[in-house]
Amino acid sequence: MKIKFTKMHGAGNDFVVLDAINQAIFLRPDQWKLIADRRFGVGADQMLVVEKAHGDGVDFRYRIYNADGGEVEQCGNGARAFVKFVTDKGLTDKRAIRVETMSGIIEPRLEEDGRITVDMGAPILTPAEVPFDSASLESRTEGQDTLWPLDVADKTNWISVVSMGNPHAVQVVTDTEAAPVLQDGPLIEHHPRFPRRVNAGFMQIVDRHHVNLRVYERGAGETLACGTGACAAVVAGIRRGLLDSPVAVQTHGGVLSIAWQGAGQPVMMTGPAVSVFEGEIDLPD
Ligand SMILES: N[C@@H](CCC[C@H](N)C(=O)O)C(=O)O
Repeated sequence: MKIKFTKMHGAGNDFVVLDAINQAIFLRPDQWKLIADRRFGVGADQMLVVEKAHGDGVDFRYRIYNADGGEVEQCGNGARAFVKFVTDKGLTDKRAIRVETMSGIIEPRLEEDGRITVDMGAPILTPAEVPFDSASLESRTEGQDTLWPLDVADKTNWISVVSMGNPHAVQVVTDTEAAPVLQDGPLIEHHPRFPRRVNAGFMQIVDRHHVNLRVYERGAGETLACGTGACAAVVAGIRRGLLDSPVAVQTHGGVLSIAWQGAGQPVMMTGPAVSVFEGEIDLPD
């Protein structure tokens, strides 16, 4: 079965993007994993599938699969790649687009300078809705935020839990380059307190408008950037009283600009999206 694709990235978080409006896309988890495989497939952190909208008042639906083959709720960098894809392919001439995702509607907008701003919606901060099992844990308050003790590798990490449609555990570290991202990341991702697993963020505060961030992503490992991770980290930093909006988030793959005006308000993310090449992959049936 041959499938046409576009290889894209957003700040180095890379994607295989598939047009499911003009070709039939019904793949099994093992086929998604093969596409994501960097040796036997194309290679990607996530696969993005562009579909016709199902509901009224929306322009498209877009689905997200992690490199491990699992479908997930949200992807910030992917949302920007999605906008560039539908624009470049002539699937829309709108600059502001309403898109259905598994976790609700997001509203990306193509800016004059080619960057894309996405209204990612309001963060979810109730532990059970993240979901995070906080039963019998003693939390600590910092600013407006609640920090939870998470025991990982014989240490207690104090984390903020935030959902941007997908779950995030954010901790503040003194130096992202020295942080145990590859050691603790998988342990946090699979920690039993997170019933749907979690994306693990490690944030260094540079000043009130700048942070460094590394994210060990659920189902993909450490990526060069994570858009929802950047949103979750800035929300946590503002709630903790450490940051003021807007915040420039320096990742290994580039800078994302995140703005948030506080409780109940949407998180706005601005950043790049790049097309790298087009191709066709022959998948085993
Ligand atoms: N890279 C993404 C997030 C992709 C999904 C994530 N790994 C999850 O499982 O929730 C982003 O830019 O937000």
